[in-house]
Amino acid sequence: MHSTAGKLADLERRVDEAVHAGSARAVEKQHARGKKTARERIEMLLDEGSFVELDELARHRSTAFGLERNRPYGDGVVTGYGTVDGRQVCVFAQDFTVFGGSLGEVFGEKIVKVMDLAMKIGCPVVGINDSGGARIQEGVVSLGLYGEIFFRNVRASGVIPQISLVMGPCAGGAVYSPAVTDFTVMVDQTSHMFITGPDVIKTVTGEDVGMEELGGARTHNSRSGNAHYLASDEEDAVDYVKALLSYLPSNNLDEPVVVDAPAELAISDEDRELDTLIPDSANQPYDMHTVLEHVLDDGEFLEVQPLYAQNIVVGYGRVEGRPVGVVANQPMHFAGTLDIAASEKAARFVRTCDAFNIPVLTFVDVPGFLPGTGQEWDGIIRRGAKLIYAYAEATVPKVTVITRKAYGGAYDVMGSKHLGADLNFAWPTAQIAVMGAQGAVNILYRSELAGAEDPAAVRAEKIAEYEDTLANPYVAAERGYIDSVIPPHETRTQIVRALRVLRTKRETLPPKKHGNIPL
Ligand SMILES: CCCC(=O)SCCNC(=O)CCNC(=O)[C@H](O)C(C)(C)COP(=O)(O)OP(=O)(O)OC[C@H]1O[C@@H](n2cnc3c(N)ncnc32)[C@H](O)[C@@H]1OP(=O)(O)O
Repeated sequence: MHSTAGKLADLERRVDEAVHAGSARAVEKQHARGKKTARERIEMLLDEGSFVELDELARHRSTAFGLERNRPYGDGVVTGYGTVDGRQVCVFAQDFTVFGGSLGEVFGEKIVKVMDLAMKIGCPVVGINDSGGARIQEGVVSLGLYGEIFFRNVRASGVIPQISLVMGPCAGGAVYSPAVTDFTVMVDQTSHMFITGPDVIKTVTGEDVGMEELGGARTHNSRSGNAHYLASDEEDAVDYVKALLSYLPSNNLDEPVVVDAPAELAISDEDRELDTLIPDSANQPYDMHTVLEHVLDDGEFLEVQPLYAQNIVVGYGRVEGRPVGVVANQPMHFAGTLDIAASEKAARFVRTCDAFNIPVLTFVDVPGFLPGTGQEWDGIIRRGAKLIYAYAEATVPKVTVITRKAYGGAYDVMGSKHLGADLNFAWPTAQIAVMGAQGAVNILYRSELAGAEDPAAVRAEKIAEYEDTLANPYVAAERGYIDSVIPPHETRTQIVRALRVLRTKRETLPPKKHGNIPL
C-alpha cells in the first residue's frame, strides 16, 4: 500500500469492485429477465471505447438501517460521457443489481453532476432508468435529489436534447423525470412506469390490473402517450435512440448534422407515382406514409409515437441530407380527424422541432375535429389549442402541403399561412373550405331539399356546384393563402426548393418571460 506499485494495485482493486458492484446473483437475475446491466447498456449505446466514467468510486454516507455495512462503489448508478456516431453525449444508467437501482443521496448527486456537465458543454443527455425509485433507507434526502433532477430536466428542456430509456421499473414520482424529457423509449415486457402500482390501486379503487396492463411499454406507447417508441428488446431501444440523436443537434444553439446528399431536381418516375395516389372518392382513405416516402431522402422516416393517436403521423426524415420534422394527418385512422390525443402529440412534436432548429413539414388531409361529448368534456377546446399555439410560436422554417381535405378550424390549425407557415402548397385535389360538400349542402339548402320533387337530383346538383365553387384549392390560391397549386409529382422538388430558400430564415418572437400555452 505504501509503494507506488501497491497504490496502483489498490486502485485497480477498487475499480474492479466498482465494476462488479452488483452481486453475481443479482446480475444473473437481471440477465434471466432479458435485461442487461447498466454497464452493458452503456457499452451498447456509446461508440466502442469512448466511455469515460465519472464518480466511479463515489459511495453513500448513509448509516440508517445497517446501510453502513454495505457501501458499494458507484452507489448503483453509472455516469459519464462518451460519443454516439462520433458526437458527444452524457449518460447515466441506473444499476438495478445494486440496491434495486434505488436513488439515494450520492446516486442522485452523480446524476445531477452529469446533467450539469451536459448543460455546460451543450450535449444531449441519455438517461437509462431501471430503478425501485427513492431509496427507502435514505428517506427525504432521496426525494430531495429527485427534485434536483426534475429541476434540471426542466431547465435543460429546449436547451439540450434529453432522452429517457426506460429499461425496467420506474415507479412513483420517479416517472416525472422521463415525463419531462423530450423522448421516452420503453422495452416490451421489461419496462414499467406507474405512479402507484397494482397493489395500491387495488386497495384504493378496488380495480384489478396487472403490472403490464397498468404501465407496460405497450400501454404507454398506445394508450397513455407517455412513451414515444415500443422497442422489441434492449438492442432495438438503443438503436432507436441512436437514430433519434442523428436527427437532433447537440443543443439549441447548434444546427442538426447535415449529410451531403444534394437532391436531384429532375422529376422521376417515383415522383409521378404520387399523381395517382388520391382516390376519386373523398371518403376513400390512402396511406399518408406513401407521400412521406416519396418526399424524404431514400424514403427514410423515423416515426415518433407510431402506436399513439394514429390519426396523425409525426417523425423525422431528411431532405437533401438535412433533418426535417414531419407532421401529417393520416386518412387511414379516424379519416385523419384531429382529436385531443392527435393535437397534443403533434403540438409537442412541433415544439420539439422548434426548440432544436428542425424545419417542420406538414401534410394536410383533415376533415375537421373529431365530434363527440367525450372530446368536448375532456377538453378538446383547450387541448386542441395547443397545436395552434405550437405552430404559431414556432419560428423554424414551416412548409405545408395540402393533399386533400382542409376543412374548418382544422385548416387553420394544420400549419396554415395564417399561423405563420412560410410556404404553402396544395395539390389540385385539395378542398380548402369550411366543410365538405355533403354537410354544406345539408345546411345551406335544407328547406329547398325538403320541398324538392326529386331531392337526390337537387342534392347532386348543389354538391357539384359547391365543389366547383368552394371545395378546391383555387379560392385560397387567389388570396395567396396557398403560394402555389402543384401537381403531386412536383411535391418533392418544390419542398427541396422551399427548404433551400428558407435556410436563412430568421424570425424572433416578441420579448416576454414566456407564453401561456393552454396546458
Ligand atoms: C420522487 C420519487 C419518489 C419515489 O420514487 S416513490 C417510489 C418508491 N419505490 C417504490 O415504491 C418501489 C419499491 N420497489 C418495488 O416495488 C420492487 O422492488 C420493484 C421495483 C417492483 C422490483 O421488484 P423485484 O424485481 O421483485 O425486485 P426486488 O423487490 O427483489 O428488489 C431488488 C432489490 O432492490 C431493493 N429495492 C427495491 N426498491 C428499493 C427502494 N425503493 N429502496 C431501497 N431498496 C430497494 C430490494 O430491497 C431488493 O434488495 P435485495 O436484493 O433483497 O437486497
